[in-house]
Amino acid sequence: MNTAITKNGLHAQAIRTAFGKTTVLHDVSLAVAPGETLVLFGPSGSGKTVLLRAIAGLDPNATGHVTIAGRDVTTAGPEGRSIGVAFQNFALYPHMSARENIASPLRARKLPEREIDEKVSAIAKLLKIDHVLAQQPRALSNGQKQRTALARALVGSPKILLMDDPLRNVDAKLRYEMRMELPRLLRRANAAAVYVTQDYREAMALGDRIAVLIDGHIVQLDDPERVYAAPASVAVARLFGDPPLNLVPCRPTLANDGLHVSVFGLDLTLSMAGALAGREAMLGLRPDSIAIFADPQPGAVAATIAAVTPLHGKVVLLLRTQAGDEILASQVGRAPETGSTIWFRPETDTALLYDTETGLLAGEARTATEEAA
Ligand SMILES: Nc1ncnc2c1ncn2[C@@H]1O[C@H](COP(=O)(O)OP(=O)(O)OP(=O)(O)O)[C@@H](O)[C@H]1O
Repeated sequence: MNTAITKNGLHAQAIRTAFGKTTVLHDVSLAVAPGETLVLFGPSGSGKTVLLRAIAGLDPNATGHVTIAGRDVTTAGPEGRSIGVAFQNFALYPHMSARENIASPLRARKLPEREIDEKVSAIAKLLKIDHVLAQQPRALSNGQKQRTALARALVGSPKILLMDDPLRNVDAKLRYEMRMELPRLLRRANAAAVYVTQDYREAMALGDRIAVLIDGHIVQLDDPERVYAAPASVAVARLFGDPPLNLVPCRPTLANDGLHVSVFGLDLTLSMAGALAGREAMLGLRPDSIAIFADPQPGAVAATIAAVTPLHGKVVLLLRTQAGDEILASQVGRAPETGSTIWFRPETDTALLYDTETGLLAGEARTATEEAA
């Protein structure tokens, strides 16, 4: 265990929550260092909010241990935990002005009036809401509400910051702006931050590390690039990436030059260990590693373009082979026409291999850089 985390950060250990007979969190543990943002990523209903509530001390049902800055707060109430929280529905006090909303955690600590004023003004200026401080929440735009909620979470310089999908209810432009501004704000706050989102791009933009929560289990805990390049299971692969990873059923065989798979009528050599030889497997191919050609090429398969969708400056093509197999490919540039014939070739230098029985990642291609290292 990283000693900086144990001494100064957040340490949640074996958190378990059940509602009636249904266990929602299964002994989840995580540790976050001061100044670090851990993104908690997972599908709807996977237990993200339940975990934040347990850490915040808001859930009497939860068992396990929570340590904050070296202090065991397991039996402390929410107010005794030095935690700032911001939720997706803003949760502002409707009868108070934005200024009073932001000031509320400082008032609870009975700080002198002048200090409260100074701190509220400073954080409001930073979040560009100093001109709306006199207004009540109903007179604020969603973006201003969201900044007010963030200001309230940050104003008391909490050691721990919990943010439950705070950008879910704001428009695309503001979400984009905040995605760029938040890392600076979070670094400045120097809190151990847990940030919940269902959006993998947001997770990649904000997380120093990402914990993927599925059905109440953390199934992967890695830095963002690693989660993207090598999702730990088929379930993670399906959630992480847009368009998602292609998963092609295959049965690898081992030869002298490596592992071979036969897919789309092609014999592909994979530069990876032979753990899955002879077993049912799924070959993971990123859509951007499918090369597309307008004319027949050696080692390429003919396919019809079944559908075309523009996405983030790229075009995503759904390709269908004569045998009826489908694969997604993405490319930059002009989209070929739906119904036309093209040729595609899977590039295997970033290929992944999953065990069909367990759904777990069992092999990844050794890239040129790794081989050189
Ligand atoms: N008070 C409660 N009583 C009973 N079940 C609950 C309660 N709170 C949450 N649950 C259940 O726990 C599971 C996890 O809920 P949670 O709100 O943590 O999901 P989530 O991952 O935050 O989802 P979302 O991304 O949609 O907010 C869900 O199945 C939910 O129905």
